[in-house]
Amino acid sequence: MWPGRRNSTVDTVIEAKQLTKRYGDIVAVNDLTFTVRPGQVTGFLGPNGAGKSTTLRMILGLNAPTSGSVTVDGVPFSNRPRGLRHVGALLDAQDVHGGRSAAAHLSALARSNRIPLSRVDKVLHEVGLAGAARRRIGGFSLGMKQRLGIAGALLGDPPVLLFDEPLNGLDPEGVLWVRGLFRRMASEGRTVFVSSHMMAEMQHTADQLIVIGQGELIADQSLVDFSARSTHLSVTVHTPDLAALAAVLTTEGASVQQENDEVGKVTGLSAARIGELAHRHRIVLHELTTQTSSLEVAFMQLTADSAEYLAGESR
Ligand SMILES: Nc1ncnc2c1ncn2[C@@H]1O[C@H](COP(=O)(O)OP(=O)(O)OP(=O)(O)O)[C@@H](O)[C@H]1O
Repeated sequence: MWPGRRNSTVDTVIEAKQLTKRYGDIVAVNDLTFTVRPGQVTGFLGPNGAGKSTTLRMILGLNAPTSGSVTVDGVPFSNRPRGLRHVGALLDAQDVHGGRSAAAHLSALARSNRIPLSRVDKVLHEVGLAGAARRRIGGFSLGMKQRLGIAGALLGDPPVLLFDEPLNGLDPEGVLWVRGLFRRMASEGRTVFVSSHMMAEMQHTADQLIVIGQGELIADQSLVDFSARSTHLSVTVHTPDLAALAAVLTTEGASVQQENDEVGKVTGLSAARIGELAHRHRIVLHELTTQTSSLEVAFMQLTADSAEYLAGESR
């Protein structure tokens, strides 16, 4: 393995502390404090204009913070010579020289970062572009450019990987491939940080979520905990004696919405508690199912107040 990085016992974390970026009157990122850890895929989620790209650019030292700081492994990234060995990033797949071939583009990156040229063929193969290595990038589809951008991020075999909306333009097979790649990179102990404005994309990709809205932190928790935060938790009950069960549950503080003669939707009590109460009152249950609203709904609820551009509004 080159360059033997995984022998290191140091955890490579990204650490933002009170990170703030203003553009004149616009506060793009406001007092963000978070840590991105190795060994898992961390989703960076927020509606359009939330400040994700600005944050990623500050991690990479491409934009200077107005105040606060962000470090990779304790050091501001701009202080690192030959940066691609430390952090691989895909910010904008379209931002490449169309006149070059894929191999020439990656070779130039390798030379400027003192990465062995043997890595070029390896990463082209890894992203499925070995057959297109000598073709001009100008003729590539968006999906192929995304793959090339990912190849560039992997080139230095870095412990930290950053991706800004990497699933854009990929077909379903490409999306599955990228998810598998992220999982593998995380399981090798790398720090994988992936931005998206779509919860549905992160639902099958991320272990941990950092959610922002209007530049501010809204949530920093595991995907499982984030989904449990959904306010729309309810329990469906199916019983031949719905009236009796509803009376018992209402006394305990729940509300029961009747769906038909035998089925009701209960909010305010857990399935376990409903089961205990039914047992105690000798009420037969045919079904007891916890319903969680989708993560997409949880995300929309949490970010509703902070969405800068709502559907139907023009930017
Ligand atoms: N160079 C700039 N000059 C002025 N304003 C900027 C600049 N870059 C970003 N902004 C503003 O900062 C805010 C955050 O933008 P940013 O691109 O970081 O959000 P984002 O979450 O990546 O959005 P998207 O999902 O649409 O890419 C927006 O209001 C944007 O208009």
